[in-house]
Amino acid sequence: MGSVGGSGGSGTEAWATWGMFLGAMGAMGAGAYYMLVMTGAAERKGKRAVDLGGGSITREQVKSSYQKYASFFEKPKQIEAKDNVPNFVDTFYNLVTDIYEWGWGQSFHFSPAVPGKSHKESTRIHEERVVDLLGLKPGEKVLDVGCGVGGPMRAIAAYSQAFVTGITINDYQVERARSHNKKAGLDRLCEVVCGNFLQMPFEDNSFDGAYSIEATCHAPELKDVYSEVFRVLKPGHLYVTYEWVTTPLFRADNAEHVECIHGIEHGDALPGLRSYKQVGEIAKEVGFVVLEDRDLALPPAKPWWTRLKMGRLAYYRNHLMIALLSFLGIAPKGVVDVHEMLFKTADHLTRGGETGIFSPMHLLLLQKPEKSS
Ligand SMILES: C=C(CC[C@@H](C)[C@H]1CC[C@H]2C3=CC[C@H]4[C@H](C)[C@@H](O)CC[C@]4(C)[C@H]3CC[C@]12C)C(C)C
Ligand SMILES: C[S@@+](CC[C@H](N)C(=O)[O-])C[C@H]1O[C@@H](n2cnc3c(N)ncnc32)[C@H](O)[C@@H]1O
Repeated sequence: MGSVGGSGGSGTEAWATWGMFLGAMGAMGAGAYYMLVMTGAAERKGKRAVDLGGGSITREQVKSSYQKYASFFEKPKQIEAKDNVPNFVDTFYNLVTDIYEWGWGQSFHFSPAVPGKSHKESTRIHEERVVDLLGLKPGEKVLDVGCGVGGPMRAIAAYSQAFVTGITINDYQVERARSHNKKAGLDRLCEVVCGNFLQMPFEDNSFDGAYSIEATCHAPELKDVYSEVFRVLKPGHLYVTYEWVTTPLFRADNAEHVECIHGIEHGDALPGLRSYKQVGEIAKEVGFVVLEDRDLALPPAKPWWTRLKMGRLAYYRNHLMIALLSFLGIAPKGVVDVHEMLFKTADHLTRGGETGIFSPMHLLLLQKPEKSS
Protein backbone atom coordinates (compact mmCIF):
# COMPACT_ATOMS: atom_id res chain seq x y z
CA MET A 1 0.00 0.00 0.00
CA GLY A 2 1.42 3.35 -0.87
CA SER A 3 1.15 5.88 1.87
CA VAL A 4 1.70 9.57 1.84
CA GLY A 5 5.35 10.14 2.50
CA GLY A 6 6.14 6.50 1.74
CA SER A 7 9.01 5.67 -0.56
CA GLY A 8 8.96 4.12 -4.01
CA GLY A 9 6.55 4.32 -6.99
CA SER A 10 3.26 3.96 -5.10
CA GLY A 11 4.22 6.86 -2.78
CA THR A 12 4.82 9.09 -5.78
CA GLU A 13 1.45 8.04 -7.21
CA ALA A 14 -0.26 8.93 -3.94
CA TRP A 15 1.37 12.37 -3.98
CA ALA A 16 0.29 12.79 -7.57
CA THR A 17 -3.29 11.79 -6.68
CA TRP A 18 -3.34 14.25 -3.78
CA GLY A 19 -1.89 16.92 -6.02
CA MET A 20 -4.56 16.33 -8.62
CA PHE A 21 -7.28 16.32 -5.97
CA LEU A 22 -6.08 19.58 -4.42
CA GLY A 23 -5.64 21.11 -7.88
CA ALA A 24 -9.20 20.17 -8.83
CA MET A 25 -10.55 21.55 -5.55
CA GLY A 26 -8.61 24.76 -6.11
CA ALA A 27 -9.93 25.11 -9.65
CA MET A 28 -13.51 24.50 -8.45
CA GLY A 29 -13.08 27.04 -5.69
CA ALA A 30 -11.66 29.59 -8.10
CA GLY A 31 -14.51 28.85 -10.52
CA ALA A 32 -17.14 29.33 -7.83
CA TYR A 33 -15.41 32.52 -6.64
CA TYR A 34 -15.31 33.80 -10.22
CA MET A 35 -18.98 32.98 -10.77
CA LEU A 36 -20.20 34.49 -7.54
CA VAL A 37 -18.00 37.48 -7.09
CA MET A 38 -16.16 38.46 -10.20
CA THR A 39 -18.58 37.97 -13.07
CA GLY A 40 -20.89 40.85 -13.70
CA ALA A 41 -23.54 38.95 -15.66
CA ALA A 42 -24.06 40.64 -19.02
CA GLU A 43 -21.59 43.45 -18.23
CA ARG A 44 -19.40 44.64 -15.36
CA LYS A 45 -21.04 47.49 -13.52
CA GLY A 46 -20.25 47.85 -9.88
CA LYS A 47 -22.88 45.49 -8.41
CA ARG A 48 -21.84 41.94 -7.63
CA ALA A 49 -24.01 38.87 -7.22
CA VAL A 50 -23.14 38.74 -3.52
CA ASP A 51 -24.45 42.32 -3.07
CA LEU A 52 -27.96 41.66 -4.39
CA GLY A 53 -30.58 42.85 -1.94
CA GLY A 54 -34.04 44.35 -1.80
CA GLY A 55 -33.26 48.05 -2.05
CA SER A 56 -34.81 49.84 0.92
CA ILE A 57 -36.69 46.68 1.91
CA THR A 58 -35.11 44.56 4.65
CA ARG A 59 -33.83 41.10 3.69
CA GLU A 60 -36.66 39.45 5.61
CA GLN A 61 -39.30 41.44 3.71
CA VAL A 62 -38.14 40.66 0.17
CA LYS A 63 -40.20 37.49 -0.25
CA SER A 64 -43.42 38.97 1.15
CA SER A 65 -42.92 42.19 -0.84
CA TYR A 66 -42.60 40.15 -4.02
CA GLN A 67 -45.78 38.24 -3.12
CA LYS A 68 -47.52 41.56 -2.52
CA TYR A 69 -46.25 42.85 -5.88
CA ALA A 70 -47.54 39.74 -7.71
CA SER A 71 -50.91 39.96 -5.97
CA PHE A 72 -51.50 43.43 -7.46
CA PHE A 73 -52.29 41.69 -10.74
CA GLU A 74 -54.69 39.17 -9.26
CA LYS A 75 -58.39 39.77 -9.47
CA PRO A 76 -59.80 42.19 -8.42
CA LYS A 77 -56.77 43.93 -9.87
CA GLN A 78 -55.40 46.39 -7.31
CA ILE A 79 -53.21 47.77 -10.08
CA GLU A 80 -56.34 49.33 -11.54
CA ALA A 81 -56.76 51.57 -8.48
CA LYS A 82 -54.87 54.68 -9.52
CA ASP A 83 -53.77 55.71 -6.03
CA ASN A 84 -52.03 52.36 -5.40
CA VAL A 85 -49.70 52.67 -8.36
CA PRO A 86 -46.81 54.86 -7.07
CA ASN A 87 -46.47 52.62 -3.99
CA PHE A 88 -46.54 49.51 -6.12
CA VAL A 89 -43.90 50.95 -8.50
CA ASP A 90 -41.72 51.87 -5.51
CA THR A 91 -41.92 48.27 -4.24
CA PHE A 92 -41.05 46.98 -7.71
CA TYR A 93 -37.89 49.12 -7.87
CA ASN A 94 -36.82 48.01 -4.40
CA LEU A 95 -36.99 44.47 -5.72
CA VAL A 96 -35.33 44.92 -9.11
CA THR A 97 -32.83 47.80 -8.87
CA ASP A 98 -29.86 45.67 -7.76
CA ILE A 99 -30.59 42.97 -10.34
CA TYR A 100 -30.92 45.59 -13.11
CA GLU A 101 -27.61 47.21 -12.18
CA TRP A 102 -25.90 43.84 -11.92
CA GLY A 103 -27.28 42.37 -15.11
CA TRP A 104 -27.79 45.42 -17.34
CA GLY A 105 -25.94 48.48 -16.11
CA GLN A 106 -26.80 51.92 -14.75
CA SER A 107 -29.12 52.89 -17.63
CA PHE A 108 -32.49 51.21 -17.16
CA HIS A 109 -33.70 51.37 -20.75
CA PHE A 110 -33.31 49.84 -24.21
CA SER A 111 -31.49 51.32 -27.20
CA PRO A 112 -31.45 50.44 -30.90
CA ALA A 113 -28.37 48.36 -31.68
CA VAL A 114 -25.79 50.40 -33.60
CA PRO A 115 -23.62 48.39 -36.04
CA GLY A 116 -20.01 48.26 -34.91
CA LYS A 117 -20.81 49.73 -31.48
CA SER A 118 -20.97 48.00 -28.10
CA HIS A 119 -24.14 47.97 -25.95
CA LYS A 120 -22.57 50.67 -23.82
CA GLU A 121 -21.90 52.90 -26.81
CA SER A 122 -25.39 52.32 -28.28
CA THR A 123 -26.91 53.23 -24.92
CA ARG A 124 -24.93 56.46 -24.80
CA ILE A 125 -25.93 57.40 -28.37
CA HIS A 126 -29.61 56.92 -27.43
CA GLU A 127 -29.13 59.14 -24.37
CA GLU A 128 -27.14 61.86 -26.12
CA ARG A 129 -29.90 62.12 -28.72
CA VAL A 130 -31.94 63.77 -25.96
CA VAL A 131 -29.38 66.59 -25.68
CA ASP A 132 -29.45 67.18 -29.43
CA LEU A 133 -33.26 67.14 -29.59
CA LEU A 134 -33.58 69.56 -26.67
CA GLY A 135 -30.74 71.74 -27.99
CA LEU A 136 -29.33 71.83 -24.44
CA LYS A 137 -26.60 74.38 -23.69
CA PRO A 138 -24.01 74.41 -20.89
CA GLY A 139 -25.45 75.86 -17.69
CA GLU A 140 -29.10 75.26 -18.61
CA LYS A 141 -31.39 73.42 -16.17
CA VAL A 142 -32.96 70.19 -17.34
CA LEU A 143 -35.32 67.78 -15.58
CA ASP A 144 -35.00 63.97 -15.76
CA VAL A 145 -38.47 62.56 -15.09
CA GLY A 146 -38.05 59.08 -13.57
CA CYS A 147 -34.24 59.02 -13.39
CA GLY A 148 -33.50 55.52 -12.03
CA VAL A 149 -29.93 55.28 -10.74
CA GLY A 150 -28.91 58.03 -13.15
CA GLY A 151 -27.14 56.37 -16.11
CA PRO A 152 -28.80 58.73 -18.63
CA MET A 153 -28.46 61.73 -16.31
CA ARG A 154 -24.68 61.36 -16.15
CA ALA A 155 -24.32 60.86 -19.91
CA ILE A 156 -26.52 63.89 -20.60
CA ALA A 157 -24.76 66.14 -18.08
CA ALA A 158 -21.31 65.13 -19.34
CA TYR A 159 -22.26 65.67 -23.00
CA SER A 160 -24.13 68.98 -22.54
CA GLN A 161 -22.59 70.48 -19.38
CA ALA A 162 -26.19 71.33 -18.40
CA PHE A 163 -27.43 70.98 -14.79
CA VAL A 164 -29.63 67.90 -14.48
CA THR A 165 -32.19 67.35 -11.73
CA GLY A 166 -33.55 63.81 -11.57
CA ILE A 167 -36.65 62.65 -9.76
CA THR A 168 -37.50 59.07 -8.79
CA ILE A 169 -40.12 57.62 -6.47
CA ASN A 170 -37.63 55.12 -5.04
CA ASP A 171 -35.33 56.27 -2.24
CA TYR A 172 -32.87 53.40 -2.75
CA GLN A 173 -32.35 54.63 -6.34
CA VAL A 174 -31.73 58.15 -4.99
CA GLU A 175 -28.97 56.76 -2.78
CA ARG A 176 -27.45 54.76 -5.66
CA ALA A 177 -27.69 57.65 -8.13
CA ARG A 178 -26.02 60.10 -5.72
CA SER A 179 -23.21 57.68 -5.05
CA HIS A 180 -22.66 57.07 -8.80
CA ASN A 181 -22.76 60.83 -9.50
CA LYS A 182 -20.07 61.42 -6.93
CA LYS A 183 -17.87 58.59 -8.18
CA ALA A 184 -18.19 59.90 -11.74
CA GLY A 185 -17.23 63.41 -10.58
CA LEU A 186 -20.56 64.71 -11.86
CA ASP A 187 -22.24 65.66 -8.59
CA ARG A 188 -21.66 69.34 -9.42
CA LEU A 189 -23.96 68.97 -12.44
CA CYS A 190 -26.36 66.26 -11.25
CA GLU A 191 -28.79 66.30 -8.36
CA VAL A 192 -31.39 63.72 -7.41
CA VAL A 193 -34.68 64.19 -5.61
CA CYS A 194 -36.98 61.54 -4.16
CA GLY A 195 -40.55 62.31 -5.18
CA ASN A 196 -43.60 61.51 -7.24
CA PHE A 197 -43.56 62.76 -10.82
CA LEU A 198 -47.35 63.09 -10.63
CA GLN A 199 -46.89 65.89 -8.06
CA MET A 200 -43.41 67.30 -8.45
CA PRO A 201 -41.78 69.48 -5.77
CA PHE A 202 -40.62 72.08 -8.34
CA GLU A 203 -41.65 75.66 -9.14
CA ASP A 204 -43.76 76.50 -12.19
CA ASN A 205 -41.77 77.54 -15.29
CA SER A 206 -38.44 76.60 -13.70
CA PHE A 207 -36.72 74.26 -16.24
CA ASP A 208 -35.09 74.97 -19.62
CA GLY A 209 -35.83 71.44 -20.76
CA ALA A 210 -37.17 68.09 -19.61
CA TYR A 211 -36.91 64.48 -20.69
CA SER A 212 -38.16 61.06 -19.63
CA ILE A 213 -36.65 57.78 -20.73
CA GLU A 214 -38.91 54.73 -20.39
CA ALA A 215 -40.37 55.99 -17.13
CA THR A 216 -43.78 57.62 -17.74
CA CYS A 217 -45.19 54.19 -18.69
CA HIS A 218 -45.51 53.72 -14.89
CA ALA A 219 -48.01 56.60 -14.59
CA PRO A 220 -51.59 55.40 -14.12
CA GLU A 221 -52.71 58.42 -16.18
CA LEU A 222 -50.21 59.79 -18.68
CA LYS A 223 -52.08 63.10 -18.62
CA ASP A 224 -51.09 63.63 -14.97
CA VAL A 225 -47.35 63.35 -15.55
CA TYR A 226 -47.42 65.34 -18.81
CA SER A 227 -49.36 68.12 -17.01
CA GLU A 228 -46.71 68.26 -14.31
CA VAL A 229 -43.90 68.48 -16.87
CA PHE A 230 -45.87 71.19 -18.70
CA ARG A 231 -46.23 73.16 -15.45
CA VAL A 232 -42.53 73.14 -14.50
CA LEU A 233 -41.20 73.79 -18.02
CA LYS A 234 -40.50 77.39 -19.12
CA PRO A 235 -42.79 78.63 -21.91
CA GLY A 236 -41.36 77.98 -25.36
CA HIS A 237 -39.11 75.17 -24.05
CA LEU A 238 -38.96 71.47 -24.99
CA TYR A 239 -39.74 68.07 -23.50
CA VAL A 240 -38.51 64.79 -25.05
CA THR A 241 -39.98 61.48 -23.99
CA TYR A 242 -39.26 57.85 -24.98
CA GLU A 243 -42.54 56.01 -24.41
CA TRP A 244 -43.44 52.32 -24.02
CA VAL A 245 -46.39 51.72 -26.38
CA THR A 246 -48.24 49.16 -28.42
CA THR A 247 -47.64 49.80 -32.13
CA PRO A 248 -50.02 49.80 -35.14
CA LEU A 249 -49.29 46.06 -35.52
CA PHE A 250 -50.93 45.21 -32.17
CA ARG A 251 -54.36 43.57 -32.48
CA ALA A 252 -56.57 43.55 -29.40
CA ASP A 253 -58.47 40.53 -30.82
CA ASN A 254 -55.28 38.44 -31.16
CA ALA A 255 -54.89 36.29 -28.03
CA GLU A 256 -51.12 35.93 -28.48
CA HIS A 257 -50.67 39.69 -28.74
CA VAL A 258 -52.76 40.25 -25.63
CA GLU A 259 -50.87 37.58 -23.67
CA CYS A 260 -47.53 39.11 -24.67
CA ILE A 261 -48.56 42.65 -23.65
CA HIS A 262 -49.98 41.40 -20.32
CA GLY A 263 -46.68 39.59 -19.73
CA ILE A 264 -44.82 42.87 -20.27
CA GLU A 265 -47.15 44.71 -17.89
CA HIS A 266 -46.77 42.11 -15.13
CA GLY A 267 -42.99 41.89 -15.31
CA ASP A 268 -42.42 45.64 -15.53
CA ALA A 269 -44.87 47.18 -13.04
CA LEU A 270 -47.09 48.81 -15.62
CA PRO A 271 -50.64 49.88 -14.89
CA GLY A 272 -51.54 49.35 -18.59
CA LEU A 273 -49.63 49.99 -21.81
CA ARG A 274 -50.92 52.81 -24.03
CA SER A 275 -51.06 52.79 -27.81
CA TYR A 276 -48.70 54.83 -30.01
CA LYS A 277 -51.69 56.99 -30.99
CA GLN A 278 -52.77 57.81 -27.44
CA VAL A 279 -49.45 59.29 -26.30
CA GLY A 280 -49.41 62.10 -28.88
CA GLU A 281 -53.10 62.83 -28.31
CA ILE A 282 -52.60 63.11 -24.55
CA ALA A 283 -49.64 65.47 -25.07
CA LYS A 284 -51.85 67.75 -27.18
CA GLU A 285 -54.68 67.61 -24.63
CA VAL A 286 -52.28 68.88 -21.99
CA GLY A 287 -51.34 71.84 -24.17
CA PHE A 288 -48.07 70.74 -25.77
CA VAL A 289 -47.31 71.34 -29.43
CA VAL A 290 -46.16 68.02 -30.91
CA LEU A 291 -42.99 68.63 -32.96
CA GLU A 292 -42.10 64.95 -33.50
CA ASP A 293 -44.13 61.78 -32.97
CA ARG A 294 -42.36 58.64 -34.26
CA ASP A 295 -41.11 55.20 -33.28
CA LEU A 296 -37.32 55.10 -32.94
CA ALA A 297 -37.47 51.29 -33.14
CA LEU A 298 -38.58 51.24 -36.77
CA PRO A 299 -36.08 50.43 -39.55
CA PRO A 300 -33.49 51.56 -40.47
CA ALA A 301 -32.94 51.32 -36.69
CA LYS A 302 -31.52 47.93 -35.74
CA PRO A 303 -33.40 45.79 -33.19
CA TRP A 304 -33.35 46.96 -29.57
CA TRP A 305 -34.20 43.45 -28.31
CA THR A 306 -31.09 41.58 -29.58
CA ARG A 307 -29.17 42.44 -26.41
CA LEU A 308 -31.98 40.99 -24.34
CA LYS A 309 -32.22 37.86 -26.47
CA MET A 310 -28.48 37.27 -26.66
CA GLY A 311 -28.21 37.38 -22.89
CA ARG A 312 -30.34 34.26 -22.40
CA LEU A 313 -27.43 31.99 -21.55
CA ALA A 314 -26.15 34.47 -18.99
CA TYR A 315 -29.65 34.61 -17.43
CA TYR A 316 -29.57 30.84 -16.82
CA ARG A 317 -26.15 31.22 -15.20
CA ASN A 318 -27.49 34.15 -13.14
CA HIS A 319 -30.44 32.08 -12.03
CA LEU A 320 -28.17 29.27 -10.78
CA MET A 321 -25.97 31.79 -9.03
CA ILE A 322 -28.88 33.50 -7.30
CA ALA A 323 -30.41 30.18 -6.27
CA LEU A 324 -27.08 29.12 -4.74
CA LEU A 325 -26.58 32.45 -2.96
CA SER A 326 -30.11 32.32 -1.64
CA PHE A 327 -29.61 28.71 -0.47
CA LEU A 328 -26.41 29.77 1.34
CA GLY A 329 -28.33 32.61 3.01
CA ILE A 330 -26.23 35.28 1.26
CA ALA A 331 -29.00 36.62 -1.00
CA PRO A 332 -32.44 37.27 0.53
CA LYS A 333 -34.94 34.49 -0.11
CA GLY A 334 -37.36 36.23 -2.50
CA VAL A 335 -34.63 37.31 -4.92
CA VAL A 336 -35.00 34.00 -6.78
CA ASP A 337 -38.69 34.76 -7.45
CA VAL A 338 -37.90 38.28 -8.60
CA HIS A 339 -35.23 36.96 -10.94
CA GLU A 340 -37.66 34.41 -12.35
CA MET A 341 -40.18 37.16 -13.03
CA LEU A 342 -37.51 39.12 -14.93
CA PHE A 343 -36.53 36.00 -16.82
CA LYS A 344 -40.12 35.68 -18.04
CA THR A 345 -40.49 39.34 -18.87
CA ALA A 346 -37.31 39.18 -20.97
CA ASP A 347 -39.14 36.64 -23.15
CA HIS A 348 -42.28 38.75 -23.41
CA LEU A 349 -40.28 41.86 -24.29
CA THR A 350 -38.30 39.96 -26.93
CA ARG A 351 -41.53 38.64 -28.45
CA GLY A 352 -43.00 42.12 -28.38
CA GLY A 353 -39.96 43.37 -30.29
CA GLU A 354 -39.76 40.52 -32.77
CA THR A 355 -43.46 40.66 -33.66
CA GLY A 356 -43.27 44.45 -33.80
CA ILE A 357 -46.38 44.89 -31.61
CA PHE A 358 -44.48 46.75 -28.87
CA SER A 359 -41.95 49.57 -28.77
CA PRO A 360 -40.08 50.95 -25.74
CA MET A 361 -38.91 54.01 -27.65
CA HIS A 362 -41.78 55.87 -29.20
CA LEU A 363 -40.38 59.40 -29.40
CA LEU A 364 -42.38 62.53 -28.65
CA LEU A 365 -40.70 65.92 -28.96
CA LEU A 366 -43.03 68.42 -27.32
CA GLN A 367 -43.00 72.19 -26.94
CA LYS A 368 -44.73 74.24 -24.30
CA PRO A 369 -46.15 77.20 -26.23
CA GLU A 370 -44.87 80.70 -25.43
CA LYS A 371 -48.39 81.61 -24.38
CA SER A 372 -50.54 78.88 -22.82
CA SER A 373 -54.18 78.93 -23.88
C1 LIG B 1 -37.98 50.52 -18.69
C2 LIG B 1 -38.08 49.49 -17.91
C3 LIG B 1 -36.93 48.55 -17.71
C4 LIG B 1 -36.29 48.13 -19.01
C5 LIG B 1 -35.06 47.21 -18.86
C6 LIG B 1 -33.89 47.99 -18.29
C7 LIG B 1 -35.36 45.93 -18.05
C8 LIG B 1 -36.57 45.16 -18.60
C9 LIG B 1 -36.33 43.68 -18.31
C10 LIG B 1 -35.07 43.64 -17.50
C11 LIG B 1 -34.26 42.39 -17.39
C12 LIG B 1 -34.74 41.19 -17.81
C13 LIG B 1 -34.02 39.93 -17.64
C14 LIG B 1 -32.97 40.01 -16.51
C15 LIG B 1 -32.12 38.74 -16.39
C16 LIG B 1 -33.03 37.53 -16.17
C17 LIG B 1 -31.12 38.87 -15.27
O1 LIG B 1 -30.32 37.72 -15.17
C18 LIG B 1 -30.21 40.09 -15.47
C19 LIG B 1 -31.04 41.35 -15.59
C20 LIG B 1 -32.07 41.28 -16.71
C21 LIG B 1 -31.35 41.24 -18.06
C22 LIG B 1 -33.02 42.51 -16.58
C23 LIG B 1 -32.25 43.83 -16.83
C24 LIG B 1 -33.12 45.05 -17.00
C25 LIG B 1 -34.24 44.84 -18.03
C26 LIG B 1 -33.68 44.58 -19.41
C27 LIG B 1 -39.40 49.18 -17.27
C28 LIG B 1 -39.47 48.48 -16.00
C29 LIG B 1 -40.49 50.18 -17.49
C1 LIG C 1 -37.27 51.92 -16.10
S1 LIG C 1 -36.75 53.11 -14.97
C2 LIG C 1 -35.93 54.26 -16.10
C3 LIG C 1 -34.92 55.08 -15.36
C4 LIG C 1 -34.09 56.02 -16.23
N1 LIG C 1 -34.92 56.88 -17.01
C5 LIG C 1 -33.15 55.23 -17.09
O1 LIG C 1 -33.41 55.17 -18.29
O2 LIG C 1 -32.17 54.70 -16.56
C6 LIG C 1 -38.23 54.02 -14.54
C7 LIG C 1 -38.02 55.07 -13.50
O3 LIG C 1 -39.25 55.80 -13.30
C8 LIG C 1 -39.39 56.04 -11.92
N2 LIG C 1 -40.81 56.26 -11.58
C9 LIG C 1 -41.86 55.48 -11.85
N3 LIG C 1 -43.00 56.01 -11.35
C10 LIG C 1 -42.63 57.17 -10.74
C11 LIG C 1 -43.34 58.19 -10.05
N4 LIG C 1 -44.67 58.12 -9.86
N5 LIG C 1 -42.66 59.25 -9.59
C12 LIG C 1 -41.31 59.34 -9.76
N6 LIG C 1 -40.58 58.39 -10.40
C13 LIG C 1 -41.24 57.33 -10.89
C14 LIG C 1 -38.84 54.80 -11.26
O4 LIG C 1 -38.57 55.01 -9.92
C15 LIG C 1 -37.61 54.58 -12.13
O5 LIG C 1 -36.57 55.37 -11.64
